[in-house]
Amino acid sequence: MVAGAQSDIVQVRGLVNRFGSHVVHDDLDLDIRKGEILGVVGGSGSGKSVLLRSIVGLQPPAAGRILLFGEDLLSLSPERRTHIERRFGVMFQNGALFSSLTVIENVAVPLIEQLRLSRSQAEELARSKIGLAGLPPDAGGKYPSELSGGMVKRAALARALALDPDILFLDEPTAGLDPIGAGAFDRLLVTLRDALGLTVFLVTHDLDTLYATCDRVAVLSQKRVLAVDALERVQDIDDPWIREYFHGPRGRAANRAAESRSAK
Ligand SMILES: Nc1ncnc2c1ncn2[C@@H]1O[C@H](COP(=O)(O)OP(=O)(O)OP(=O)(O)O)[C@@H](O)[C@H]1O
Repeated sequence: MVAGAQSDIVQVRGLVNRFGSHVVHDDLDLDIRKGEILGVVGGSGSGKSVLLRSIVGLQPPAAGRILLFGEDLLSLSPERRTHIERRFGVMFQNGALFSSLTVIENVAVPLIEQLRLSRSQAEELARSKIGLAGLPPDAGGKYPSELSGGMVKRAALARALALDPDILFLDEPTAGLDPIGAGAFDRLLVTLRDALGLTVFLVTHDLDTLYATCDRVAVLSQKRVLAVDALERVQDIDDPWIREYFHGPRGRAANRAAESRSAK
């Protein structure tokens, strides 16, 4: 039996991931609470994306157990697994949109494949998701190559929202965006969480995003979760990586920006 609170949507226990002799995670534990935005940070190569991939069932672990909505994806029948997969949306680092499909067609894919909607029904629903993700209606008819970086992120978000998920997994959603675009994305994320009651697992390097959006932050270091807590407590932990990340010049600037936002 895996211990964890009722409100935990995801429970990771004793996770081990390795590639050949390279151990990425060793006995890693983590819970994701219902309704929270959980930021996941850590040095390059610390295993943030591999953790995301493990939780959504794309990376079978060498050992350990992962429960999503109380169920272990890897031990489910294909039908039950599909049922659980419909309850989460994933946005990968590069957006992973189909380049030969328009934005509407991209967002409609999961609706046609998973819900067996007709093309016209799926495209109608896709239009509402595109609006939800903050894209103008005319963006729906465009191909990914015709969009700005920020619009590609929003299109990928619209697709991740297509099936009305309970939890969103986002891998560096603001990477490559200018600060204004990144700030707008952060605000959109908080609005969506508040409006839709989403839970969000957010891998990021972006300190401004952490300060603007996250309820808790998990720090990946030394192959496990070194700390998971509210940002103000995590940043005070006495650890070399945490010191450098949160209290280096960029960390101090992001902290000052967050303080001036909350003072307004
Ligand atoms: N399919 C794979 N085969 C072999 N090694 C892999 C594979 N996927 C990831 N790794 C290795 O696992 C480690 C963790 O990778 P991961 O992408 O999770 O890091 P990360 O913390 O997300 O890094 P970054 O912040 O740079 O994106 C890295 O050393 C990476 O090279």
